[in-house]
Amino acid sequence: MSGQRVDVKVVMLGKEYVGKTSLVERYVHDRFLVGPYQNTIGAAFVAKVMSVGDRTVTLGIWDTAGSERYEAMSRIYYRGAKAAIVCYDLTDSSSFERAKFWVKELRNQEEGCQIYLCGTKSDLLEEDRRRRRVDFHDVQDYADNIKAQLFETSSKTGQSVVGDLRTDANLGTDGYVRDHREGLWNAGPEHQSPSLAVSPVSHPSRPRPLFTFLTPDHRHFLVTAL
Ligand SMILES: Nc1nc2c(ncn2[C@@H]2O[C@H](COP(=O)(O)OP(=O)(O)OP(=O)(O)O)[C@@H](O)[C@H]2O)c(=O)[nH]1
Repeated sequence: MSGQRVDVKVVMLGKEYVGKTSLVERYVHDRFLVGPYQNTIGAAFVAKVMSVGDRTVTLGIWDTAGSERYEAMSRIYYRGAKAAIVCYDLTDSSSFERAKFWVKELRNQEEGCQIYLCGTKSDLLEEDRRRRRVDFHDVQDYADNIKAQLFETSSKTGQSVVGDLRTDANLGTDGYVRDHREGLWNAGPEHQSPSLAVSPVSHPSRPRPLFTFLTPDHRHFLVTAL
């Protein structure tokens, strides 16, 4: 197994305009592009190569188009995905209904895919709380029900408010979380495949969202900015 290359496929799903592309931009380039909104056509792919212990991991992120016009196409992109980040806009209740649609799809079609729910544009709520259209507790209940983790993020500010997740994990110099605590990552039976799982989290010393990886031996959690 030593030196084996592992590929992790992650798919971004959600209604158009919820901010999937912006989230990927933030993860990959740590930037927020201003300018006129440009809808994704079909899907965009971003690959990131990184080292996890003695392995080279290629993380492939498929950023799908949210428009219902491309719905059939999006199904092609989630096939075989290890993780799906299902996004909804915190200021748009219909986008949460659409997120539920994708969750249902994934649960029916991709049982092995770990689902992450991501509420986007939290900065708009910082400006005005009344703009919230999707109740945090409702989504948390839903997330618990489907065994998904929930995040509220802003690609604009880079802030990732991650609910009850512990953000004080002890980060080793090699990037592994030594002091893993219950709640930061719950390695339940759904993670027992030899592949990696992926999750965006935040860390106090690094305000932007990070990804954590469950290593193939299930003993370490790699935290990395993509
Ligand atoms: N204020 C704010 N605006 C955001 C944020 N994320 C995205 N936006 C804006 O929301 C609009 C849509 O963002 P995109 O990232 O293109 O959305 P998308 O989900 O990829 O859209 P499709 O490609 O059509 O599926 C753009 O005008 C972004 O600038 C955020 O965190 N805060």
